[in-house]
Amino acid sequence: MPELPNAYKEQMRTLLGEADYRAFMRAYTKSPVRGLRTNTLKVSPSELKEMVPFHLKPVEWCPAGFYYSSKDSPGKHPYHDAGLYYIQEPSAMAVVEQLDPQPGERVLDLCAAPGGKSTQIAAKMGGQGWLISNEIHSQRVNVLTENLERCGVCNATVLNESPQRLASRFTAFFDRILVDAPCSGEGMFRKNPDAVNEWSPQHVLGCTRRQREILDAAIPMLRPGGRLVYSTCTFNTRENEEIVDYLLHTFPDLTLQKAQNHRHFTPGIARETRARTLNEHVARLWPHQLEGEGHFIAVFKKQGDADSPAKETGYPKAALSADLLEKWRTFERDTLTAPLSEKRRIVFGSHLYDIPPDLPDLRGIRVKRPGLYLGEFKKNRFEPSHALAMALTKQNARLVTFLSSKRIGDVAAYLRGETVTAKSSQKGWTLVTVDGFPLGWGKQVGTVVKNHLPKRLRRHVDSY
Ligand SMILES: C[S@@+](CC[C@H](N)C(=O)[O-])C[C@H]1O[C@@H](n2cnc3c(N)ncnc32)[C@H](O)[C@@H]1O
Repeated sequence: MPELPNAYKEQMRTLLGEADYRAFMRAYTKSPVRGLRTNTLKVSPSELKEMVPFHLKPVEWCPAGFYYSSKDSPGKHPYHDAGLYYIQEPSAMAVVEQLDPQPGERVLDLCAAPGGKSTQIAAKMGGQGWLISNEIHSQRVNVLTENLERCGVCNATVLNESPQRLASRFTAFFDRILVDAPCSGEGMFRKNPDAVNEWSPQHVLGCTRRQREILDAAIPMLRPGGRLVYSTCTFNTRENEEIVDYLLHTFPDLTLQKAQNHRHFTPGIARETRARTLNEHVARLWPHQLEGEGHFIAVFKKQGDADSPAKETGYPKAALSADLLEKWRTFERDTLTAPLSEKRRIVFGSHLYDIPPDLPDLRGIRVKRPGLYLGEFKKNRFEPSHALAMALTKQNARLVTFLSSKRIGDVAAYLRGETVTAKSSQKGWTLVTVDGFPLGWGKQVGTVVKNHLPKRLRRHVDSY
């Protein structure tokens, strides 16, 4: 790790006091802990624990979370390609537990890439309701999309917008909003040493300005009675307690809620005496006090109680021509055991999507995915997407190619993009699975399964 800046060390010494500061600095001599979170859209935590060859230990504040050992390589295992878990820093898992999203709600994740928290929100929503995952950076939004698709999320819209433009479209619209803000990253120095080089007092000030701008846009999008969680991965009081204070003064209809399960965490450290309640309500996660990196979480409720606004129907209803509908139906009949549940199916160019029933008009907004990407119409046929494969289960497909994680050769061949061999002779799209969990599509002729794993996802596997 690079040398910590003196100004940073001084700041931490003042903040913590001498004894605590020494314990805090000792944490930098230890390796960061590692975590993965079960994707409960696909498997339960106890099932996952039985299945994987890793050394797992539960994360106290997240029922789906586990620590794994430095000897394990979960990123290399095909269960990662199959979206059975998301590799996530254990402290970061606490944030969505506080947001507590429910099936059927409208949830906005405003700063979402690479998708750790969005995939956690989606798992808690269980495919019901509507998640908007937004990421302002055009490169990072691609990683976000890939992660949502790998995890089989079927009820998310992915946007690539500024918070301000979203605010101009969605007023008092969301039941829950997460602002996992860009920050100075002090809490991640141990895990992400690059953040050390970026750090300076000026950078911290720049972050606070941006955090206020993001929150100014976020609050009007929350419905009365709705919940907003603000989180950072920094220790800096300017980006944490002072931002909470700013919000409470600027938006009188916001009240601060006590973080749930507070016993696992530590209170805030604002200095003013009037900040006592604030300190008792927010949660700090310190690397010298728990097994995880640094985080800060504040939970707000907007006063009042109103349902989110009536459903809008921004998109035209009959968006599929008879010809395209027939191609889709043919695919569905030939490939799936039963038609997919009737959502709203719309076409953008030659691409077919399932969109939430109340998706408002998003014209003028940069949309990366309006909903679940089903696939593309080609000349005389419909070609299913990887996202669709990942959102299905083995029960949904007429043809399934079963690969076993115990036979690394077969799985490695599929992940490298090679053909694999099926047990019996068939013809058509086949869902290629590892231990019954989808990895992607194959197209079978006889016993030969041609590989349809997208090129960008192909990789070499020598061990796991
Ligand atoms: C802490 S990261 C989010 C991590 C993510 N929630 C997760 O769990 O994987 C903050 C994100 O905010 C984005 N961001 C940067 N500037 C922003 C702005 N002005 N408005 C909204 N988001 C911004 C960054 O690109 C970054 O992806």
